[in-house]
Amino acid sequence: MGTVTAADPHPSFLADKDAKVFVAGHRGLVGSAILRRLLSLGFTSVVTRTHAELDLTRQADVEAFFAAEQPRYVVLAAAKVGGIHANSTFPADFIAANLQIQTNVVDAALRCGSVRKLLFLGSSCIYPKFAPQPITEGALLSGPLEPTNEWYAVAKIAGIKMCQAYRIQHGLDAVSAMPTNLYGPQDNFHPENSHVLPALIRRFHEAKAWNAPEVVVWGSGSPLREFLHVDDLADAVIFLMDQYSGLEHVNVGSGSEVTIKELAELVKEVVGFQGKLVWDSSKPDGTPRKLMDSSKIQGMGWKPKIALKEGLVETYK
Ligand SMILES: NC(=O)C1=CN([C@@H]2O[C@H](COP(=O)(O)OP(=O)(O)OC[C@H]3O[C@@H](n4cnc5c(N)ncnc54)[C@H](OP(=O)(O)O)[C@@H]3O)[C@@H](O)[C@H]2O)C=CC1
Ligand SMILES: C[C@H]1O[C@H](OP(=O)(O)OP(=O)(O)OC[C@H]2O[C@@H](n3cnc4c(=O)[nH]c(N)nc43)[C@H](O)[C@@H]2O)[C@@H](O)[C@@H](O)C1=O
Repeated sequence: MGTVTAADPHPSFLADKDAKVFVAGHRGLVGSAILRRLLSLGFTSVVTRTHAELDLTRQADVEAFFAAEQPRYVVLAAAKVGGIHANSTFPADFIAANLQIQTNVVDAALRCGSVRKLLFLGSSCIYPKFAPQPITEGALLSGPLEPTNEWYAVAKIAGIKMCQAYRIQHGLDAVSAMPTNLYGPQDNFHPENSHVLPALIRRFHEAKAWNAPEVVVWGSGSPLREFLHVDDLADAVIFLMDQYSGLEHVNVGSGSEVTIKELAELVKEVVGFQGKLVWDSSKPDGTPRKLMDSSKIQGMGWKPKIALKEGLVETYK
């Protein structure tokens, strides 16, 4: 790590801390965690733009930005993101914005000529609804998708294929990481459009503050989900930027799963809400289970460090 040899004249990512790194989506859950990690590691030239400063769906603006900034590394953590309700309510926004953002960024990264490595972030929803568990990278495109988020999933699958195609045809070192469900600071706590964990933290917190007798939780409570703290994901992203250069995408999960009922009980305990849970069966369950097989990245030497309860307590604070 960090050495320069005749076969590979470039320093590794972690030995190149003065190089310009563009973190797209640096104010979001994932991008902010990656930014914190890069700065704590001593990276000196991290470039960021808010959505208002640079709309990544606009091709000409993205090309002009890359031509002017000439970044050496790119982490693509900007995307149109949301939970089960947002995904099923705004399918056009989810497919269009994500296809546009990733196509513009990957293509501009090639055209500007300065990019040595790019990492694209997908999601575990790329896998078939009934994929064998735990889900290996090889399960991609082996069956039908979960209908509540298929539009987003199709865009993310296209992102993986875009990175592969640009590697094969143009030699661009573009890699893809597929995280499981994430949580942590800077999450989106919108009451309807967020993911389950921030939604429940908010709902239990408000119910406690208002002395409400009950909290409504969506679906049946039986779906299983795997959660990873975003600081662990940020660690994995830096690890892959430094260590991985391959065609296939890489799963990043925690390896442990809970039912939504267990999760709701845990959030209730962490927040200190005393009332009862009521299940709203008119809301969709989504995929019944999506535990990732993360043995590929673990085999390379990365592993998660933050247990769910510990991460939840920190996030609630
Ligand atoms: N959250 C999760 O549970 C999971 C997330 N992921 C993946 O991680 C990545 C990041 O997700 P997450 O951090 O949760 O998302 P957030 O919604 O928290 O953040 C998204 C970021 O993208 C930026 N953005 C959105 N649209 C545009 C645009 N048109 N132009 C420029 N910037 C834009 C936003 O900018 P601004 O703040 O300026 O508005 C924001 O910083 C995504 O690719 C997602 O698929 C994968 C698995 C699970
Ligand atoms: C990361 C992944 O996230 C999304 O998939 P998801 O895992 O199904 O997302 P979710 O977090 O919204 O829900 C998880 C489970 O939890 C239940 N649930 C209970 N109560 C609330 C609740 O209050 N809000 C939400 N959102 N869900 C609730 C909900 O009914 C479901 O059974 C993708 O669309 C896509 O964005 C993606 O890639």
